Parts: sequence; C-alpha cells; structure tokens
Amino acid sequence: MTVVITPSWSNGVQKLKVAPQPPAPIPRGLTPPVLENTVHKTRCLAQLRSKDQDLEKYIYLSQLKDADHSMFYRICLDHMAEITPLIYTPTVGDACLRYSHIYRRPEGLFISIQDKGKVGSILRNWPRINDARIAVVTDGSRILGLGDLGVNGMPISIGKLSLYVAGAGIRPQSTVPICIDVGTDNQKFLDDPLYLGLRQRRVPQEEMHELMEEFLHEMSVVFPDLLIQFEDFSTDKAFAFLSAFRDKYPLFNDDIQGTGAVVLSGFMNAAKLSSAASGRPLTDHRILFLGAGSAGVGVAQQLTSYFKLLGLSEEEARERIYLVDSQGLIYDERGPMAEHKKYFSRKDYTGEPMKDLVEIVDYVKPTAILGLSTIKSAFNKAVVERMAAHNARPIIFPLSNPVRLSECEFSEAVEWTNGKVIFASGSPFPEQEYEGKMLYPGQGNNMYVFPGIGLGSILSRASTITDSMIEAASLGLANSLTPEEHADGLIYPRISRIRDISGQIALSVIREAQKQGVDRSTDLRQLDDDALLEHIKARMWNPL
Ligand SMILES: O=C([O-])CC(=O)C(=O)O
Ligand SMILES: [Mg+2]
Repeated sequence: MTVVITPSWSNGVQKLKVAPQPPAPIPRGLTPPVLENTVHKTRCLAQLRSKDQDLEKYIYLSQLKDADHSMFYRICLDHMAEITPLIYTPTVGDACLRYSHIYRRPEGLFISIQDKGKVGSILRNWPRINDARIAVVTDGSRILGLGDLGVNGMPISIGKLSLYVAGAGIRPQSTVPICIDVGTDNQKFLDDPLYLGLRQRRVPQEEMHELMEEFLHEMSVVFPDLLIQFEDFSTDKAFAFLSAFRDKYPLFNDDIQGTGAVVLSGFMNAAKLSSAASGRPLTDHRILFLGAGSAGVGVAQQLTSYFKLLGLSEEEARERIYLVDSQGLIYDERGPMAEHKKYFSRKDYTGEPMKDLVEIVDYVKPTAILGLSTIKSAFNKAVVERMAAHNARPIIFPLSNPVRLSECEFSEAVEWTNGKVIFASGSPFPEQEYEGKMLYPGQGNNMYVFPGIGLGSILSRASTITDSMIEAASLGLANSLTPEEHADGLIYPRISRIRDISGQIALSVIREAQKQGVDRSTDLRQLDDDALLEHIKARMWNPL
C-alpha cells in the first residue's frame, strides 16, 4: 500500500512542511479500496507521460515527490534515463527560470543577506537537523549556462539532491537544499512582481564573503555531520569560496571539481579510442578549451592529471592544454587577464590576438575540443570539419548546459565527421544511427560523480575533500565500464547503472580518504574491498 495523501495546506494557512515526511498511517476509508504499489506506479507513469511539456512533467514529479517520495524515487530508479532529464538537466533549467511562477511549497532553506548575524537561528529551524548529511548550496549567481537567476536557483539544489537519493541511496531526509539570497543583478527578475527573492542588486563580494564565513561556521555547529556541495556560483565566487573554505570544512565545488572529474574520466576513455584509431601515443593529445570560467578552468586543471598519470611532468601536462575565452586564444602577451586564467596562458604564442576558432584549431591542431562557453553552435560545421581533418577520430565535448546552449548537437557532430566523432555533452542528446550502426553520445555531466563522491565522503566522515579523492572518483568512473559498454564504444557507463557506479566511486573515495588520513570513520579501514563495497551497498536507502 502507498501513502498518497499528505496535504501541505490546512485552514488556509500554509503549514510549514518540507518534504519528505515519514508516511503517516492512513485510516481505513481515506484511500481507495485497491491502491496497490506496482499498479499505482503504472498509473503515475501514465499520468506523467500524458503531459506534453517537460516543465509540466517536472511539476508533476515535484508534486509526486512531496506526496509520495518512495514512489517518486521508485520511478526515478526504474526509469533513470527517462526521468533524469526531467528532474535535472535540462528541464531543471526551465524550472529555475520559471521558479517564482511555478512555486508551490517550501522545499529547502533560504538564507538571505538580511539574516546576517543570526544565520545559526535560521539553520536551527530546519525540521530534520539530526538527519542532515548533505547540503547543496547555491547563490543562484550562475545557474547552468543561464546566468544570474537569484533565488530562482533553488531548483538546482533540489535537483542535485534528488540525484543523491536516486543515484547514491542517500536517505531523502538527510538532504538539505539551500539557496543563499544576496540579491540578483537580473533586472527581469527584479521587475517581476512574482519574483521570490530579495528585490535588490547583489551585495558586494566582501559583504557576501562575511555572510559565507558566518554561514559555514554555523553550518558546522548546527549540522556537525554535513557535507557541503557548492553549486553554480559565478566563476570568481566559485574559486574564491572553494579555496577560502575547503581546508576548514568538508566541502567541494561541483562545477570545478565534479565536472572536472567527469570530464577527466570521459577523456581517459575517449583518448584510448582516439589513439587506437590514429596510432598517436596517449601522451600526445592536445586539448583545446572554449570557455575559461569556473567550469572551463576547473576541467582544464583536472585534465592535467590525465597527462601526469601517464608520467608527464606538470609543465609538459600544462603545455598540452590551450584555453580560448571571448577574446580568443589566451596567451601572455595578450595583456592583463583574470587570475584564474593565468596558469594556462600560453607563453609560446606571441603574434596578433587569434580570435577565429577555425584559425585556432588549425594552429593548435587539437585532438580534442571541449566547450564550456555557453555559446550555442560555437562548434559549427567549419570547426568540426577541421577537427575531423586533423584527426582520424576527433574528440568533441560540447559541455555547456542546458541543451539550447550546447556548442553543438550530437547529430551534427556525427554528420560533419562522417560518424567518426567521439562525443560527450553536458546535456543529454538522443543516440544516432549512422550507416546502419547505432552511435551513442556520452553525457559528460557531473551527475555521474557527485552522488558517489558524496556517499564516500559521508560514509568515511571525511573531514576535508582532497584533490586526490576527486581524482579517485574520476578513475573509479573511468574503470566502471562493462565489456558490453566498451563494445558499444561508450566512454561513460549507462546511467541506468548509476547505483553500481556510485558504489564503486564511493569505494575509491573512501580508500583515498583513508590514505590521506582524512577519514573519521576509521573502523572502515579494516574492511577489504569486497566487504567495504557490501557495507556501502547495505547503507544505500531504497524506495519501496
Ligand atoms: O547541473 C548540471 O547539469 C551540470 C552543472 O553542474 C552545470 O552545468 O552547472
Ligand atoms: Mg553546476
């Protein structure tokens, strides 16, 4: 039997009910005589599929999660490939854009700049303090590729946490979605009478930093067992907050480290396929990045590990990476540049600024081109054809989200490379048939790793999240492909196996935490790998 009725409004007054609640027994007569779980699942799926618009499906699923979270997660787990794009990227992008219009009930914590000085008392209002293990925190300043969405960024925290539950078996009641409201510079929202956030421009970074210091300190007091995932902070804040706080609290930045780890993993598998076709040594790959924001530079940093793991020095690894921003190829002589771009700035190019991407591709002759630019169609026919001209199997990763900001579509990349492309995108694309063969796009989205990183960090009670733990997650993912997935030419495992994958990643993360001595659950050190994996799986929450 399933519990379906949990009204969140009573007597015209909104009852503060933050989903999920433990199901209350329903007195006889208040549900239909026959409400059997498997049949009800069919009913829910039919209701979902009857809706034309993805945003309507999002709203339906959000209501289902509130009314019957077990059924919601059952459907997620059994139909991962269908449901993920609805509760997460790309539909969650639309949900954020429309959040102030589709809002129905509170689902997380809102901390605003007006709470400065009393953040602890706000946190203590959370109804499940002792259960809290993982918080996803955004300030809405760079939601996906959609820019500053202010408090409308909340659905991104909610969506990521739904994947923690579905993908890694974190208990629903352990998750805490958080949105920090320090204003928004989005004029459209400031003018929108329905906008749910503070109606003011963003406060200066210094003031926000003070709020973050207080917030993180109070979080560690109120929720001593909590891991924090920073999400979709604008580039400057993403780097600044990560480096300011990562040694003090258990936290990581999903866009810098999570995306970096996933792309490193996909790149390792892609480079093998590409080198097998070209005969080029694995150490000879050259990677061109379009986009030098937090995600672009984060991924570039992570990809230096690819070369270092093959035995190259840091300098040799760095030389194999080229960054392009809105002004073209990044090189020292171009003039002043943001701090986070300097490490990859080229010293070996001294000519005129090089802006045209086709020209840059012909100059660099990259084996791989990665897009984190949010410039739709930046990898146009000319660019992709030049990649195909330089490579037997070009690696093309348009990683910007959501779909409509993608640098190129899978069908285009297949056509323009005559089916030779090795492809991964941030948002999902359908598979393509080419000359009688089915070709599968990879999805280089951090959703593959953050659930496992979180699970491993929570179970080992890691005091800090080290770079090597993130790298271990990446290697764990790269090595998780089955022989059948290899045979299909995949570079990422199928998302339907997310629980297995998260288990493997958690194992790698825990082992690395132990090596680094940052684990506080030291009893796990005694378990061999089989026993540890069993322990991890046994701790995963399952819907009915
Ligand atoms: O949310 C996603 O799909 C991936 C991500 O972190 C981003 O694009 O910021
Ligand atoms: Mg993100």
